[in-house]
Amino acid sequence: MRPHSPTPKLLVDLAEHFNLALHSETPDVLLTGITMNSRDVEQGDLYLGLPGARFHGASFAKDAVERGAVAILTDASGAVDATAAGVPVLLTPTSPRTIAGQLAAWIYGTTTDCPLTLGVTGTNGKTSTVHFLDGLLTALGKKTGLSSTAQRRIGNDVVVSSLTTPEAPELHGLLARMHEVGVDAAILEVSAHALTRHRVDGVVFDVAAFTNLSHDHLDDYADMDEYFEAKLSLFTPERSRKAVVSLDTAAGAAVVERTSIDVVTISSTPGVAADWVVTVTDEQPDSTGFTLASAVHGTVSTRVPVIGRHMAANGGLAIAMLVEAGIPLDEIRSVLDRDGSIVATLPGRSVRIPVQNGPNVYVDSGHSPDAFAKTLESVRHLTRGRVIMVAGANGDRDALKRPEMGREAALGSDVLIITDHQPRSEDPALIREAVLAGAREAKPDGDIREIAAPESAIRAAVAEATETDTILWAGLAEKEYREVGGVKIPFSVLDETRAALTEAGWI
Ligand SMILES: CC(=O)N[C@H]1[C@@H](OP(=O)(O)OP(=O)(O)OC[C@H]2O[C@@H](n3ccc(=O)[nH]c3=O)[C@H](O)[C@@H]2O)O[C@H](CO)[C@@H](O)[C@@H]1O[C@H](C)C(=O)N[C@@H](C)C(=O)N[C@H](CCC(=O)O)C(=O)O
Ligand SMILES: Nc1ncnc2c1ncn2[C@@H]1O[C@H](COP(=O)(O)OP(=O)(O)OP(=O)(O)O)[C@@H](O)[C@H]1O
Repeated sequence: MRPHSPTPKLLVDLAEHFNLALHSETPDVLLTGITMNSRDVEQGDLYLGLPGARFHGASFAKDAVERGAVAILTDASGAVDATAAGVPVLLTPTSPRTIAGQLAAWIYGTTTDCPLTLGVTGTNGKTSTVHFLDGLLTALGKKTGLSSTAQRRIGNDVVVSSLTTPEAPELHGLLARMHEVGVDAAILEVSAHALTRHRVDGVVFDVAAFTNLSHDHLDDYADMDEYFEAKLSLFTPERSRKAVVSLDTAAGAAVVERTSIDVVTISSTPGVAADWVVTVTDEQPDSTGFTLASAVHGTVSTRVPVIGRHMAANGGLAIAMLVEAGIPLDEIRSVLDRDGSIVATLPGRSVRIPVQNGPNVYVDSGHSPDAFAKTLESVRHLTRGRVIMVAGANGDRDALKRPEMGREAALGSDVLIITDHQPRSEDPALIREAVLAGAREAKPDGDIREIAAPESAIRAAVAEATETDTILWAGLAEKEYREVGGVKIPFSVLDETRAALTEAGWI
């Protein structure tokens, strides 16, 4: 997803603009694209060879040239490999990653030619909020482009995402393509990793939003303060013009205190005052009603097509962002009144599996302690009988959150089954042990079970359930595989749960 008719740029101009040393005997080389992944090179690209944890990208320079790269930019440690590739070489004294965003913006022209750009960061709620934004803008008749954990999409063109936020060259290519096809608004999910690793450099968001901050990613950040600082960097004048900040977690107030850009606040927490206030009006098994009120802009009453106060908070945030972007609330209200709800499909977020005369069944992608707590709270509000939860944790990611996930899962459910998700390179038994330890410590007398095979775990939950119970599967919800010992095993929670319900006669 990059421009089909890019305006070629002269390599010498790029070298001069960025004050880079150019080693070339053919200064009239033209650039039409940029990438830092040799596998994505297209004819006319500048290939960035940068040092990573596993490789130095310059070691793929020859491969990149064979695929069409016309110049290489690298650092001193990549110079030999880059020179050997036989095309002009640009050298930078720092890691090419730190200038990749600016280079990509210059090559693709996205500094000036860019749609309205909306960005969402926070521990949880990013994907949901960007999909709500997409639904709202589409209902308003706007053409959208989207980049989320689940997908990159321009109009009807969709590709599955690997990273939540793409690397800067890919991101600017995406924005340039959006501009080329007349997209009105680009809606981007911004991970903390993206901010730390310069992936959104060169993008200035018209409106950026902060959802919340809770325990996650402490494998990448030393502590919560460092993780917060990463998120905070979105709310600087270089990155964003305006912000909508949720006060639902304490970090929101800290963002407001520290940011120097224009900011308005939003809250869905009863008793917490804010510029925008979300109040839940009713909770149904497949939707949540809420009002969103602002002293300046007025009030709107609508629904999100999914369960929970946290999802109403995401829906309210999406509406507030659009108003702050300049779309009158009256215009938004009229499409919401027409449709009766924000119309959006959230991939793997609290997906309800329809069951006739049986338990409520949800499959949710939550994989952090707060996501567990919030989803369990909503499920509890809708359940007359027991809450039966099937949960697990992933390997090669923040190990510290596992006992906390176990704790929240145990406290919020009546029957808890701990199973395997994606152990990746880790021993799955040790992951289960950590989650179980937190669960059993929080609820020593709780009904807490360990069933390693996820296929068996979901069947045990279904066997346990009666008509008045709710089954909640948390984690992996949008995946089509589980990564075990470096191998991707086909696995779909949705399919497996439907199969278990069918076998039990519920479907
Ligand atoms: C920790 C991290 O973010 N690492 C990312 C980083 O890896 P790295 O710098 O170590 O790079 P490397 O793999 O050593 O490769 C070095 C260079 O060689 C290039 N290369 C490598 C192989 C090859 O055949 N050809 C080639 O050109 C690579 O593109 C790269 O430019 O750059 C790579 C290239 O873009 C990414 O694939 C890799 O993401 C890894 C897979 C990852 O898991 N990242 C996660 C932690 C992440 O970013 N997650 C966030 C948040 C998710 C959430 O919301 O929870 C996200 O935004 O996705
Ligand atoms: N506002 C919120 N507060 C707390 N938890 C939330 C909120 N919104 C969603 N969640 C929970 O987090 C899970 C992930 O939601 P979503 O995908 O929208 O967040 P995300 O920030 O994109 O997370 P990730 O990129 O890690 O998947 C949901 O399935 C739900 O369990």
